[in-house]
Amino acid sequence: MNAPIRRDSASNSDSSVRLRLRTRGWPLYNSNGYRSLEKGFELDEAITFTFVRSPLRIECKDIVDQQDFTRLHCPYVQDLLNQLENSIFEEVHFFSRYMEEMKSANFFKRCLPFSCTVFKFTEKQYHAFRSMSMMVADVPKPIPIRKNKSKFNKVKPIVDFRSVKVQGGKGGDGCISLRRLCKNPLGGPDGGDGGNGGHVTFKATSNKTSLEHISSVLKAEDGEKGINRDCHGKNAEHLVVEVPIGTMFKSTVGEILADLNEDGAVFIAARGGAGGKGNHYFATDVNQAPEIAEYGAAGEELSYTIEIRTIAHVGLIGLPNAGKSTFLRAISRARPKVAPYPFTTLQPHVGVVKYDDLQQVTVADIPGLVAGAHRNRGLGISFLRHIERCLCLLYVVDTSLPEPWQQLEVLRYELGQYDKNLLEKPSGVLANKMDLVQSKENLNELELYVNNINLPLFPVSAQEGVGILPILHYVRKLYDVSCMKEESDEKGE
Ligand SMILES: Nc1nc2c(ncn2[C@@H]2O[C@H](COP(=O)(O)OP(=O)(O)OP(=O)(O)O)[C@@H](O)[C@H]2O)c(=O)[nH]1
Ligand SMILES: [Mg+2]
Repeated sequence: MNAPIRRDSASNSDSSVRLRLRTRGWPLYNSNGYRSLEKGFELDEAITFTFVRSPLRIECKDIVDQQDFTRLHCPYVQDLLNQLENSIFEEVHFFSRYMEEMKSANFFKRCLPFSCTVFKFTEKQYHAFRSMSMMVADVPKPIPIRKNKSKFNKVKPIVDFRSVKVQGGKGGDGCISLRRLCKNPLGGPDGGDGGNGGHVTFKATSNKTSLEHISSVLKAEDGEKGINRDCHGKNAEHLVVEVPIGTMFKSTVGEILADLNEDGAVFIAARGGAGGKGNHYFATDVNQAPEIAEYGAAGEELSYTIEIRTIAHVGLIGLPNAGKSTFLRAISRARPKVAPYPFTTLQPHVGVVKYDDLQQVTVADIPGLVAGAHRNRGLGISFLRHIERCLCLLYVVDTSLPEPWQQLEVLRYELGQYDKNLLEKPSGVLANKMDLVQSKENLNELELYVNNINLPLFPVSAQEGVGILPILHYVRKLYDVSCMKEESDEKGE
């Protein structure tokens, strides 16, 4: 038997994991080492292999017969996560000869935000594992935020709803003019036509993300008047207002009139009036010098409500004070206000999480909901409307409060009462404030409830920035799933 890998006297820290990671091309996680993972777990020759697995699954039974293993399901190990900071994974497999001791050391009670399978293996199998390495697929990793947050005092919430009045430009008036030249005193009518008024148009563009730049009254320019010598007035330029892709225009009665769902799509919201004809237009055989001309027509005047269909890919929902804003600050450069009183956030804030495949996922901090929100308690309806416009949802629960599952129950009840489809959106649960002592006691009962409703649970401390990486990985998964769903919906149409 080969000598087991021994603890390095220099690296006697509890959380040491030897992990060789080849980053170019397909990363190869070849981790063979040992570690003592929890204080008190100090066994000689303790050999623990840690295999990190990314979404491309390679069944372990390909390597060693699975029947030989003892399987345990444990929810969380924070220490390991800290060590593997820059890796993204779905499952961690621990291979140890000393499973019983690890169990008794309470090691598996530590939180891991993904399912974790533990295998016990024999002395003989140990050799097979020693030389084993696992091929895993490259998964997009979130790029850590390096740039400091802006020092600019004003924090901008996202504006996703606007009521606007739009008015097309008035057409220019036609001109009444009779040509009089010294050698031709009855030169006939030469009044030019007025120019057309401009339209008010909205154009979808990827450069915009909110409606904050849209004022409540939008008026296009008027056409110029016609003048003598048959000079026509100039047509006014159209007013083009850029809006984010996915902007919907509704009439005052709530009917959807337009949905700009692709880059460059245009909606003419109010047409400009046509220019009036000058008097030359009215000359006839019997009336060679008409002294009449047209006024320019007035432009259309209409009112719309404008809404963004999707304000963010992921929405953070929770009761007031659950820590939604703190979490958004932890994962992005957004700076929503954080304070220990309810309803600190009254308008949604959006942060951007960037991944190393250049994909950006937006996360919205939605104002807190309270029981009765679907009956507009605590401005609930307007907050629920924001939730409608997120592709997937993350429920944020304050785990330090007694019976934290009740928070989840209230949130899901309110969502269901407002719109049943909201409950169908891909979701996850964040058990926040895990740094507090009470939270550790409450986590188990929350976990039971969350398992019953088939949602993944992520223990996290938004304030300390612990447990963030697995959530960002999950957020990316939710994003990919919802994009695929959208694509298939479009094809179905
Ligand atoms: N100990 C601890 N405190 C936290 C954590 N996350 C948030 N808090 C605190 O909880 C309080 C509320 O946090 P916010 O982020 O403002 O909560 P919110 O959900 O945005 O609240 P509203 O905007 O009012 O809906 C603040 O005092 C935070 O410091 C955490 O992980 N641990
Ligand atoms: Mg807030």
